Amino acid sequence: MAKMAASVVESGEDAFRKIFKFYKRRDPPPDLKNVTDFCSGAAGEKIVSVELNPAALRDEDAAMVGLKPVRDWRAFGLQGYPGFIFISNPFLRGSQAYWVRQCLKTYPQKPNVCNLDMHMSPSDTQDIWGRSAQVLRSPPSGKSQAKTLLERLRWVTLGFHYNWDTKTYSANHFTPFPADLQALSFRITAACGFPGFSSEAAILNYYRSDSSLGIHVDESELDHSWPLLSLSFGQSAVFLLGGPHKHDAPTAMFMHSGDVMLMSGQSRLLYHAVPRIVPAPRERAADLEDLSSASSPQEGGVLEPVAEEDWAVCSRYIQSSRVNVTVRQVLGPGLSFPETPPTSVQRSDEGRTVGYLDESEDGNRGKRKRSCSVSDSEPTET
Ligand SMILES: O=C(O)CCC(=O)C(=O)O
Ligand SMILES: [Fe+2]
Repeated sequence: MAKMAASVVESGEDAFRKIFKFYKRRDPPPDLKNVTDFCSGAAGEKIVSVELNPAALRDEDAAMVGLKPVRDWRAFGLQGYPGFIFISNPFLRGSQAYWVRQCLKTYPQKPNVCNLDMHMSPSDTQDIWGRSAQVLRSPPSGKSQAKTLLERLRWVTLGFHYNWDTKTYSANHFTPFPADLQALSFRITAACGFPGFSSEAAILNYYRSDSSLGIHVDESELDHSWPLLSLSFGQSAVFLLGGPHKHDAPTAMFMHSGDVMLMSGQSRLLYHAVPRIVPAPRERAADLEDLSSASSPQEGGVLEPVAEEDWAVCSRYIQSSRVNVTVRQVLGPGLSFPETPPTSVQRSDEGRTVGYLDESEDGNRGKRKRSCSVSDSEPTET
């Protein structure tokens, strides 16, 4: 990677874009040997271990949201990225299923907002799960079928709903943030040294095996002193973490199911992207599928058992998909949104065609510049 980055810089090209395209390439597929794997330690020259304070989160409180005791978490940093914290799957075996079910069945429900709302009527997007479950439960017929709504889902927003066109949040587009996800986020961030985190907005990204997310920085939140929390479920991703400038060469790393990442401090405003979804390693897939070892719901806990018929749908979906949740605190103490919100612009598509990139930068030439959402594969220059 370092060698490639150096040669790119020498040739005067944009290092991040070049590496993004390298990992996004379909034919031939890229060599992944330089992708840092926190789980196995592969390509781990920059990995450093991070000590978390086990007293920051009681074991019972961790278990209530499906997390192991903090002393059992494996937390890492990366040389050159102060404030970046990676926790290799801190979830109790069997408990990711609950969060996957929430991401697929519960969070896409109204009043939350999703990409399908941009061109479908509210009555048509009212019951995404119900209208998809039957099809996804039945074995593949072999014939090509129309995609279910769940398979067409690309993003959902929670809390203060991110406006992709104006790139802002506003006071008047808010719906209550899910209490269970707030509890999970509060506890993880507290364990990482950020007590008092308030989950005010989230973006859920739904990736199919050929989806990607363009190069961007998350700066729309008004207070950047709070971390950006990222949770991943399902198939794995190659995640690129760049620098404070758009063209800085990124470090490539895998994010597997259950992995948690915090971008805080000097890493809060770094450019990043997801060029590629890759199959989950066998042991991670097994962990995710192992509903039988789900711990019984705790007294006062937020986890509920996942019904087998629900899991049949989730399991089928997640076998070829990845869901990522980023949770954000938008406002800081004493902060409020500007008096006059920017005029809202209606989205007119599913957000399929663009990344956070300028049109000249992601191979989507001829497409309008839009703010970022997950996009499905289109021919890219190699
Ligand atoms: O999918 C990911 O890992 C990254 C998501 C992300 O960067 C975002 O939603 O802003
Ligand atoms: Fe992001």
